[in-house]
Amino acid sequence: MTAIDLGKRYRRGWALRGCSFDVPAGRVSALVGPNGAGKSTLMALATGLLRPTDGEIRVLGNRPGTRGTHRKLAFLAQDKPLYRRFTVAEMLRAGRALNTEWDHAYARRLVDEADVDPDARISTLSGGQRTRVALAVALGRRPRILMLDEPLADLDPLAREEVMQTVMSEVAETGMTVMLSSHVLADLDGVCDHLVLLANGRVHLVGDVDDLIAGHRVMIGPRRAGGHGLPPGLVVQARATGRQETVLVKDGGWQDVTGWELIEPNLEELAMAYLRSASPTRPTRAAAEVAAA
Ligand SMILES: Nc1ncnc2c1ncn2[C@@H]1O[C@H](COP(=O)(O)OP(=O)(O)OP(=O)(O)O)[C@@H](O)[C@H]1O
Repeated sequence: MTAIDLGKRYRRGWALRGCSFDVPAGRVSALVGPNGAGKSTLMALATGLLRPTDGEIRVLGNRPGTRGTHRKLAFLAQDKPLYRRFTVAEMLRAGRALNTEWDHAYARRLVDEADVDPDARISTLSGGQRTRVALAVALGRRPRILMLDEPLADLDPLAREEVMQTVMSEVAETGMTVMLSSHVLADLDGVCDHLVLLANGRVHLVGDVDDLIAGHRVMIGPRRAGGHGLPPGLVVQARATGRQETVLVKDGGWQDVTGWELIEPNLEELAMAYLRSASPTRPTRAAAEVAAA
């Protein structure tokens, strides 16, 4: 998936603007951003449900929307659209009727593994069970790209793990590309190998997680009267808690510093620092602690 200077404007203003990024084939990409950042809008553009106002997006080499959703792309929207009056078995049969390429045995196996009764009506399922059925319908198409908008939101911790295992084994088996949005950064760590971080409708960080981690360090040291002394262009975010200061540094900015402990950030720490720096006015617990000290 490639976006070039992509923008989408609604009546109230721009939801996305000047977004350029690549998600190479076979990656599991985390789409991260605060509420209203433009994640669902980006997914709707990628699936062809919306048209760009500016720039373009290409999925599997095509412009989405010119000939409907790409048949090799499956999208699981936040509201998990399913026919509420259908039973689970009827829903899977609808999947078979509506898709030229459909792996019925696989979809059925995913429903069985989720312990969902095939004779139960969709309207009677719990939110988590509905997610599992919607995922079976999405994966039954054996897509080359799977887009998941907040797929884990209504799942208990065990079900979250099971859903991610299902997705990851499909990735390992078929090389499918995945983009998934989530507000729970801890769920993405160790699962996603690529990151697209949106804030205020713009891309603030993008790339392979390993490269992003290698390009940043968390510096931890005692809070100093004169601050950390690094050029602002190298500092993503600095936070003081009590007597300690934590600074996320990029572009090798840590190389000449002394007296600081240096550690590699994980995906969650990296994303949090960029999200905080993109919303500097939003109060954080750390800021509140500093204010109270
Ligand atoms: N159909 C619409 N008409 C007008 N404005 C919209 C529409 N859909 C989204 N927006 C606006 O576009 C911006 C981005 O919304 P979007 O739903 O893409 O964000 P999001 O990152 O998915 O948010 P969340 O995490 O809360 O789901 C928001 O300011 C939102 O109010």
